[in-house]
Amino acid sequence: MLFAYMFVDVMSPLQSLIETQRGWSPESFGYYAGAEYIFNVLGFLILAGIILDKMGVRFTGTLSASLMVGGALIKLYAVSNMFEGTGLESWLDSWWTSMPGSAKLAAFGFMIFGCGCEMAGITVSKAIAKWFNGKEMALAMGLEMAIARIGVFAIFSISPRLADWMGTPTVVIPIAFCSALLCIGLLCFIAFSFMDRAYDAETGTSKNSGAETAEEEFKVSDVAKIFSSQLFWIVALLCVLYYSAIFPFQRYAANMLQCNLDLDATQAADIFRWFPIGAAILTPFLGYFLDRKGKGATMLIFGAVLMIVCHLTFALVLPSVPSTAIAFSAIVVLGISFSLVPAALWPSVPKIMEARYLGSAYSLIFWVQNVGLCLFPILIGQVLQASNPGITDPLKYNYTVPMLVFASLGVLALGFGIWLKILDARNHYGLELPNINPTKEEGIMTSEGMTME
Ligand SMILES: NCCCC[C@H](NC(=O)[C@@H](N)CCCCN)C(=O)O
Repeated sequence: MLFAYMFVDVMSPLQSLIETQRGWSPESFGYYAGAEYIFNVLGFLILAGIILDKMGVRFTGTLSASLMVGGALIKLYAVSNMFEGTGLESWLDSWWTSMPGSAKLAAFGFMIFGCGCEMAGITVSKAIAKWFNGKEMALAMGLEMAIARIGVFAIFSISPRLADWMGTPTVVIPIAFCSALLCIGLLCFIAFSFMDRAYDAETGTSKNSGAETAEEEFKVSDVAKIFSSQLFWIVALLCVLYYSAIFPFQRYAANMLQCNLDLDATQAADIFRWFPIGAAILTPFLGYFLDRKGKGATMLIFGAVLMIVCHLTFALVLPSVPSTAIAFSAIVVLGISFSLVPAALWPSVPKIMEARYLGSAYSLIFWVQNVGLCLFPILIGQVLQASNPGITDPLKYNYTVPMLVFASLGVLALGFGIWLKILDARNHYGLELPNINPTKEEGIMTSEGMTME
């Protein structure tokens, strides 16, 4: 996942370079960036969950890592000199002419990569739930997310340097570097598959269930069962609302800080980088806390409240009091929020969904989330434009209305968090309980016997 998250953002700091080198307009870059989610939103993620529950983590993990490598290689070819002057380029250039052929092919590669990346995300979650059932599951998930966040932080520093490495700046080297890392990731997953096989032999785990105790095998009709679950929709809507106010915000955050504080791009990035790093540092500790003390639903509520406070600060306080200290504090608090919610959300899913369809449950939550991640950057772009009529200088935007939209997403997420906590208190799903039972050697919180609403 480290290498996957690095690949996702390898082009983010190179937008101006690809524009000058390959003639991509900002609009083409936007289409390319959104392509990651297209196949997933069109239904691939639903299929991915079924494959995961039917075929198990070893097959699905290897398939997802291979898809990432395949997609990365297509993108590498698209931006390389080898693609220039080919018949494929001429054909791709001949339609939708505002989007260069290289951008179209790179976007296609990114779509394939995106399928692999999200499929890997659900596979890793199911594998962790299987390996750490009743043990330090939230800590393990927290560490996995922390490593991924460090990858995002690292690639923002590495990518521009790799691009300049050979003297003449080029996007090919950073993408080739990350593609090589993805090949190493594939090898790591193949190595994990052998370990997982040995683990199954040791524990007698069925390959598809992912849990020693699951008696029934996954059926495709389970997907309908998940969709008809009230609990699933509460979690999925909380997830899409929360993450839509985080990842799309990430795209605009540096510009928002620049506009409010009159900073250059580096100064704005220097403030913003504490967001992923803060989350990377805190998430494992909160996972550790969740394993031992519980309070998952409370953490979700608290995380949403912090996010609302931060976005309201960016919307209403920063424009009238343009203080770096306020901006920095809000970014740090948002980092705390981005630790609380992911640390509590993902380890809570195995508590409310049965192990045999856990892969599908994760994939359907990701699917709903991907719809939001695909649409909200576009919506925020439109809101920004509509609320700044006549503004042509990109450093003079007023971000109050877009930030209020993000804050309202937080309010809705908070509502779902409170609803989840009420249902948990009523129906005893165990969301507030620790994963590890201190009175037993093995933990108590398994998904066996958990019923859905
Ligand atoms: N084992 C993975 C847990 C989910 C982590 C979560 N990631 C997502 O929700 C992805 N579906 C979306 C990532 C989008 C990045 N471009 C996270 O908190 O990162």
